[in-house]
Amino acid sequence: MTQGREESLGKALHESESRLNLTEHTAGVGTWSVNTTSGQVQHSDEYGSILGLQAGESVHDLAGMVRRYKPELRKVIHERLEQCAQTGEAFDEELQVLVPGTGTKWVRTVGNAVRNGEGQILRIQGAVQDITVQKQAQQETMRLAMRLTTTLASIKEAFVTLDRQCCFTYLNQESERLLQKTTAELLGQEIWQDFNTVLAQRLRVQLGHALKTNRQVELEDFFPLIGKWLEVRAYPFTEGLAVYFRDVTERRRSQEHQMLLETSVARLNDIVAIAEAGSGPDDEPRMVFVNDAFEKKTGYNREEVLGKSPRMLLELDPAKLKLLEMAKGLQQTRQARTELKVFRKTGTPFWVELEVVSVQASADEVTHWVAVGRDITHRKGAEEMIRHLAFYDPLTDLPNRQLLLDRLQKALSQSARTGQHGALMFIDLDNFKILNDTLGHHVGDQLLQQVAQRLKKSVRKTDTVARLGGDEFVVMVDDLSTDPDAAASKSRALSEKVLTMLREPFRIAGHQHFATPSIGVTTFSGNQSDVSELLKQADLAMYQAKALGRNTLCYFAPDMLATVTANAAVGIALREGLREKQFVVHYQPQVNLQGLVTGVEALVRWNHPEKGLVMPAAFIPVAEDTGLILPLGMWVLETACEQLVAWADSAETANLSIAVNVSAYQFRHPNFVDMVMSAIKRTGIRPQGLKLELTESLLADRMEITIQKMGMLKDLGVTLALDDFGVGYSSLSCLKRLPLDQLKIDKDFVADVLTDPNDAAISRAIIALAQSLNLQVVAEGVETQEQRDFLANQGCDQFQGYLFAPALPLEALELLLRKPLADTTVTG
Ligand SMILES: Nc1nc2c(ncn2[C@@H]2O[C@H](COP(=O)(O)O[C@H]3[C@@H](O)[C@H](n4cnc5c(=O)[nH]c(N)nc54)O[C@@H]3COP(=O)(O)O)[C@@H](O)[C@H]2O)c(=O)[nH]1
Repeated sequence: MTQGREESLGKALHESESRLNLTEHTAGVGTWSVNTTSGQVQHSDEYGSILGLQAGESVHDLAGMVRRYKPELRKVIHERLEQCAQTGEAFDEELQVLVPGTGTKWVRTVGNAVRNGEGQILRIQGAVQDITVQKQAQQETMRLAMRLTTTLASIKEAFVTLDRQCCFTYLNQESERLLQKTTAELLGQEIWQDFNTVLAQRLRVQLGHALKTNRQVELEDFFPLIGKWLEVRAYPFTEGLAVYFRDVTERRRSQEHQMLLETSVARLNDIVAIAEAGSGPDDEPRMVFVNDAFEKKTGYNREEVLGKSPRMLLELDPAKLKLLEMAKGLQQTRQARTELKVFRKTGTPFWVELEVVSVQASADEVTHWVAVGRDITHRKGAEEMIRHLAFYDPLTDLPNRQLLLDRLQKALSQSARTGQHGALMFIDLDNFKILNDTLGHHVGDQLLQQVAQRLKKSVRKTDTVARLGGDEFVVMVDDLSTDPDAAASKSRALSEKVLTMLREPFRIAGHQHFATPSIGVTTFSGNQSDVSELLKQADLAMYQAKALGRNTLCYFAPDMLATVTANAAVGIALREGLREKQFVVHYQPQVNLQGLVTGVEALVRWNHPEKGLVMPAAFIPVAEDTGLILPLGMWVLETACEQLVAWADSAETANLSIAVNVSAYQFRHPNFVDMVMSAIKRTGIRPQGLKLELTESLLADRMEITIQKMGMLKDLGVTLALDDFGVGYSSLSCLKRLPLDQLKIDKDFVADVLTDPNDAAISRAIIALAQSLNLQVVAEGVETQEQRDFLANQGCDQFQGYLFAPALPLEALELLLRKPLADTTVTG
């Protein structure tokens, strides 16, 4: 070979080596070879560079080559090199080498054998490649993968990944459990594959939307296949979606349950309020829930009460006590019930029956109070009304007998302590029965109400005015004085005030009414008498006032009992007397100026089986009080009519009249006119022969009705006389409006007509009045000739009295009628 050729070959080789070095450097791959015979190693520059050899340094033998690897890996590389050198087995290992100054490097070491034509191994050769960067990346990937795997495994929630077609690409264990399928079964399947059309469509739309907009979506739905409510949250990423599933079945159920409960509670008519225990200011409970009924009944809306103490609805002190009682009950039983007055927003109260249950976190920690209240205002009202009815008179709203006795008992006990005297007034209205029966109960009721008002006005607020029933009232006054005389004079003054006040006319339905009272008074101090005894005393005194002519007051005296007991006995005996027909009529003649008998007055007597003949004064008041005057009066009227019939056949008696007394009670009876008419019709008498003597007290009130009724009687043809004229209420002006025929001068005037100038003047005036009104005048109680003459001189034309004859039994009268009377004509 020429020098030139040699130089040229050397240059070419150098260039070829340079290119190889450049290629190796660019590829990051260094090459090596080991002569299997000599064990000598040759390597490229890049090999040295990869292994961190210093400039000019190189690896010479296999051992030197092996030493470059980390000590724990040297055995591996040595075996691989040996194996390759002996058997020609190629190798490819990724191992770490030690690099001076920089630590370690990952290198991939590959090697294979180079054989000659006979197949003998001449050398082994290979390459190293610096894979530190890839290895680090691979390790980082591995680390991340490991971390991801651990994270996913530790996620309690079900987690899956989906590709962009929404097919499963990953499922964690929890998702396998939740979806009840294995990863193998689901991988590559569309997520909605197993779900029904509606749910599948919903998922398709929602997940598609997430992928399209690259925004997360959340939905909650029922997955029928697994029978659960799942919350689905899908987060888009490049390859698809990361999807979390959460089983919310329990939450949904409790929500539904709660919703059901809330709806039911809200629709309850009962008030429901829940308060958090001790969470408000001052450790007070704080309302955290109220239902619709609460809002409706209290007038507060939720915003106004939530967070506030339930105390805002309660009245202060009494409710506080009740709540304390409840709290005590709650401590023992966890449940308590009470009745409370609750206040609406408007301030008006209503009653609730409240049941409170405590909710406890532990044995001694109450967290909430649940209160259910039922509106019992109606019930309470009814109870109150019943209580009121039990103690108050419904017509006048005054305390009734029971409450009076109760208060009287207290007054007696108090009087025993304080030494103060008190008084009890028993008030009965005179002739109330008549007014009630004749004018109707509505008028009677109004009168009683007005009487109640007047009585209340006449005493202090602390005194008691009670109504015992009917027309009976009781006034109880206490604390009059500790001195008995002063107390007696105060009670008298008060009783007289009441008497005067009740005597004033009452105005009812545009008419004036008189309702005079009879008042019985008794005084008390300490516990000397019991309550019913005191009431009896006042009652007896009242009866005595009635017996004294009514319209007066009377103080209790121990001997009264006998009188009243006697009256009660009279009432019973009267009834029996009527049944047994024990009554008779006596007739007292009435004579004219000529001394001729023109008529008689029928006067009833009681032919008592034991007492003999009893005079009317002893039983007529009792008959009026008991209403027995009606049958008795009718019997007298019918007897008189029958007598007129009997006399009608005889010329001596045919023109006689019979005067019958009509008490106010009888006259005011609604059927009185009918009763008179039927008596006339039944007996067929000449009506003019029947003279009805009406009492002046009839003119005290309801004049119009009285006049109308008298007109009806006049229309029947009967004669009307006004009895006892001058003692009562007649106003002279109204007299001319009455359809009267006769006036009777009361015997009290006649008795003193000669001795008392007043009585004489009154008698004269009555006679003059009668003449001016064209009425006849009858003077009753004429006992002496002088009286008769005086009266005759004044113009009186009829007389009645002992001077002529007393009231006589029929037989005696008829005897008298047959012989001429003594000369009674006026003399001189
Ligand atoms: N509603 C009814 N009342 C009746 C009836 N019968 C009687 N009475 C009422 O009883 C009153 C008393 O009656 P009586 O005891 O019979 O007394 C009468 C005469 O006896 C008495 N009288 C007659 N003359 C004299 C006399 O000269 N002096 C004197 N002191 N008394 C005399 O007067 C009574 C008659 O009075 P009057 O009725 O006012 O005319 C009696 O007043 C009736 O109110 C009855 O059936 N129904």
